[in-house]
Amino acid sequence: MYKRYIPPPKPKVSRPSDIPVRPPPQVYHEPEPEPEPEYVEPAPVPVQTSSWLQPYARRIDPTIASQPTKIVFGDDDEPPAPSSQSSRPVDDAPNGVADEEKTLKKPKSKKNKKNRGDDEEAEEKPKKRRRVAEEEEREEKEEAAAETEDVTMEAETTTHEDRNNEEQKEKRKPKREKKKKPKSDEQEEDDNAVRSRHKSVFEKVAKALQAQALEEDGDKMDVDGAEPEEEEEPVVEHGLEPIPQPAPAAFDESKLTYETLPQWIASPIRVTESMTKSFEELKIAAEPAKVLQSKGFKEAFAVQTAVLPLLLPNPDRQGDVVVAAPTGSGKTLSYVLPMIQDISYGRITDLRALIVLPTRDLVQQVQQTCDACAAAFASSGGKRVKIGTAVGNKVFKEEQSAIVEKKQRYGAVGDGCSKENLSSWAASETVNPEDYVSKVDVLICTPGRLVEHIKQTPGFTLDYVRWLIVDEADKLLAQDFQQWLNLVLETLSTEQRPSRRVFPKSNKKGVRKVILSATMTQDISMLNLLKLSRPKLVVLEGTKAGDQSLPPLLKEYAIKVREPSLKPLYLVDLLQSELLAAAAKDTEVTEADASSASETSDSESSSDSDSSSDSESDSDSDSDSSSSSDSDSSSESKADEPKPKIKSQHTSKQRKFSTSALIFTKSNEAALRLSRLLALLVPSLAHLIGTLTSTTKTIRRTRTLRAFTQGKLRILVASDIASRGLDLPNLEHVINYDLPISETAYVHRVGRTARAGRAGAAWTLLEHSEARRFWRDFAGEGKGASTNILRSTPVERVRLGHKVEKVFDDKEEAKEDDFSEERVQAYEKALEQLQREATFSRGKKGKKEVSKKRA
Ligand SMILES: Nc1ncnc2c1ncn2[C@@H]1O[C@H](COP(=O)(O)OP(=O)(O)OP(=O)(O)O)[C@@H](O)[C@H]1O
Repeated sequence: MYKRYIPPPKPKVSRPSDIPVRPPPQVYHEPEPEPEPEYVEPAPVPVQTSSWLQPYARRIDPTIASQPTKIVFGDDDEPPAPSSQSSRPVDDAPNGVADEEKTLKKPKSKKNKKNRGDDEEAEEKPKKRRRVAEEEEREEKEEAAAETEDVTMEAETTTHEDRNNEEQKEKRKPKREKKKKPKSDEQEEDDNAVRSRHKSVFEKVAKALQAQALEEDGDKMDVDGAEPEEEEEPVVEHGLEPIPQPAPAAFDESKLTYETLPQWIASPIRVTESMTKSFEELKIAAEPAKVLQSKGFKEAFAVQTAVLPLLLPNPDRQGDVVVAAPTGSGKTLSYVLPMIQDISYGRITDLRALIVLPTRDLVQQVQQTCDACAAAFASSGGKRVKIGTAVGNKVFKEEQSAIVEKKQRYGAVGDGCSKENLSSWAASETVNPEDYVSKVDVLICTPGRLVEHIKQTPGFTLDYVRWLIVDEADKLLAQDFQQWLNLVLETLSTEQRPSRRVFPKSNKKGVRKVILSATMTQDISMLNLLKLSRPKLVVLEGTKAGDQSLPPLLKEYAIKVREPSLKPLYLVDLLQSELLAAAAKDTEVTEADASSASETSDSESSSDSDSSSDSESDSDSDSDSSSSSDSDSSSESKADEPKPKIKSQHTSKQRKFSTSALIFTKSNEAALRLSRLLALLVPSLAHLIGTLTSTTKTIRRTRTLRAFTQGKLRILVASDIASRGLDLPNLEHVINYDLPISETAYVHRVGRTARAGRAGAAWTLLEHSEARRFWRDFAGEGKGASTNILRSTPVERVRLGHKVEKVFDDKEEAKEDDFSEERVQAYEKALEQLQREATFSRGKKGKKEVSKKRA
């Protein structure tokens, strides 16, 4: 234990310590036999009166003061030096006492003068007297000036001043008296008077010092000049514990507020999951609502409940709508329903709505929803809204004629009416848009194809368009195919005939824009590109701008892959695991279904009518165009290549694989290879496996998706082409065989399951090098975790064995995988087979090209 010295609190610095107190003048008394004069016990003097005051204190020491003194005026007879310290008040006096010094020194010079003799003085002329008088006057003035120097000087100062004045007077008095009369009894009386005055001065000084001592609270000075006694300081005992430190400044963890965002983003309309209403309540006519119910849309989902009132005719001033809601929450119906209702009020067919989507598959999917709604409103006496698509899976001219036709003209002369049809418009040199009519009210398209029609299709006009829907908007805005947005907005901004865009039952003029995504961008500059008018943002309750919510009933699992070279075996184990099966509905697939599905997936003819101009806009970042030819050929080869015999393990109608899974890979090639490898590794599953890549021909993709929806296929191996928007209602599992490239991609991939209020599971196979990124960026766990993904339950770690088990720590997870030697050998054989097929395919393709060139 150490005793730590803690200094006493610093005494308050008071004026008297700064401002010198004039010591009493040097007065020497005649030795007197009388009893010693009374004196007042001086009060203890504070330390701050310090060194220059000490001599003064000594002077008021009764032992000194009472000593008989003698006033001697003469050079020879020097008065006894009071002490060596007696001169210190002058020498050591702090600044500002110069005047006082003069005052103190002056008596000495006067004394010298006096030593010259009274006779000499008497002979001096009256002039000299005047000079003396003037000098005295000047001295008095100086003293007065010194007095005014500090008006705040307290009583003791005043006391000193008084005393000095008196002393000065006294000094002068005897001088004058001496001049007038010689020393006598009177002088003694005077001396007594002086003594008594001194006594009173002492008293005053003592009182002043006492007052000062009280003021300075305990600091005492010995009247003998000894060091003041220090009070014993309190000793605080400390151990070796660290000296208390000030608390560190709190780190500002407050997140950026969105004050800088526009009001419509900062204060969105919030939707809760439970916020559902019947369609009638939302002012959808009873008849179409009934039809919708019959098609499975019993009531409006939460997002529809929020969005429909904003888009249906409304007495308020209506603006554009931006929707950021999770995957599978029903965004499509939220815009299709009001749009179709609005258009069904009209009679003439004009292009009234454009729906822009990133992929062909989505175009077809949205078309189905539009058709359902169109039928519903037609049934209630409205116009049958005509739906068209433009995706590039048809020959461009065919697509043109499906969208636009030339008006029928009836000639006044001749053989009745002469009908010009669209086949002739291409030939005409000058095109008058008024000569053409739209064959569709709604065009659902990919952006690339839309641009082609705007630029190349005569009579294709956006003059009547009142609805512009941009679904999967973040993707479409990020990848501005052929500057589609600029072109479309420019074309739409033509206000030559604004009456064409009048909404029959709405107070909204111009084009209404509806922008949707599950991962809506918060990039204001992107959103500004859309030139929105009085927009409103709809988001899920509890989320804020930038959040990406997962479906509430989605469960997520992560599986560690300790041996990446055997990763396909992990996938096989997962597909055959009990947990996967348990999560699935116990559906049966008949032998007949299986064989027809097998046909669909493997032996589609290559005579699909994909045109060379098939310019699909989806540009998966993962699609590997350089390798796609290989992949394609590998895929195509399946029809021709003698297939290795797949041992069928299913002997009855019961299939082993009773669930459904969508497996995502990082590229088209990876998807094709994995699909084939799975078939080789687990021949019993081969007929249930389909493949979906951006290089797969459109018709084949459509068939594959249909087969999957019908349950004929149970496993889809896909690139990210299938990650956005695809609605596969019976999909129970999503498997990330390869880690997605971004948070957003993860949200869209896993969002293919657990849709429309159903349950679903997402599995991610994690190689060692990927684990950190996954946990940090996607799962939001561990060091530096940062994710915008909002989920209802955290991601679970699981281990693959005969059954999938939950693991709670890494040690448990690190148990050896028991891939038997036999399995590993089978896997190697499958890889060899795959290699042979790829070589064969490349050879075949090469021959084809050569024969093409020759031809
Ligand atoms: N009111 C409803 N009642 C029943 N089912 C509905 C309703 N609305 C939508 N659905 C169904 O919910 C599923 C998901 O809808 P939709 O495809 O519109 O979701 P989404 O929000 O667009 O998803 P994503 O962001 O993935 O594109 C579809 O199968 C759709 O038929």
